[in-house]
Amino acid sequence: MPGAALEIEGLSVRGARGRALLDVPRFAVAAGTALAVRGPSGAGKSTFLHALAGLVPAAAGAVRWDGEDIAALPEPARAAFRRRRVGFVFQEHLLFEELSAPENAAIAALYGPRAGRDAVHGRGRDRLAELGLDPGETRRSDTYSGGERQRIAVARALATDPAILLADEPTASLDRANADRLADELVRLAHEEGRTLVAVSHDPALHAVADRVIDLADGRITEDAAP
Ligand SMILES: Nc1ncnc2c1ncn2[C@@H]1O[C@H](COP(=O)(O)OP(=O)(O)OP(=O)(O)O)[C@@H](O)[C@H]1O
Repeated sequence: MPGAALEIEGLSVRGARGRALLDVPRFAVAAGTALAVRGPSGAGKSTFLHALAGLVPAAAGAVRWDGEDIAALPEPARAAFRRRRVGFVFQEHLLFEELSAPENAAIAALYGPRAGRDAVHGRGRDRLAELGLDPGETRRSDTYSGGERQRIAVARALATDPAILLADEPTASLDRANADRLADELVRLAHEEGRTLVAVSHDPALHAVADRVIDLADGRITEDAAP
């Protein structure tokens, strides 16, 4: 199982003029959990996700993935951690529109170590097929539908075989049927493949299939429960 366990302790993230953006005294998630994060606009959901990926510096505290405190690492090491262990899915798929689906799915091969490139291409193609897309297609990604593009983005996130999947409103740009399908697929990746999923989402369909849902308000966790 590739999943990673998360443990947060005394985490504080601050913005301009020292404003508190996130304050999480203690929080833990077991490897292979599908966690949904919800809360009103400005509650700190994206900041929370970014802190989990080491994309924002912590003013204090620890963010440990399998015991490794990424908040204590210098940026190059955090970037290496992200490349090695984290897959991202965004609200807007953020594909390179002029590239084909398999090229987008394997984009990590451009940045990762040379030795792993063939594996990234192979996994990208396999994931596209698994998600119902033809891995032999050469047409531009902007010719795909919104639902298909989001599936290409999921294939891209999985091509590096990440232990951790971070998603920011992954279903928000999709119609109901595609949103339901994607929510099920993301949770399946946690349950069947053991990846740890943290999905910021206001989609009740995603909350319903997650193992756990937390509420954020003013940068703090206010509720933490099974759905
Ligand atoms: N670097 C920063 N400096 C100062 N303030 C920031 C910074 N980054 C975010 N903020 C503020 O922190 C608060 C939380 O932002 P965040 O994007 O995490 O909220 P969110 O819950 O994801 O909101 P939304 O649902 O609208 O995307 C907001 O008020 C935002 O303006």
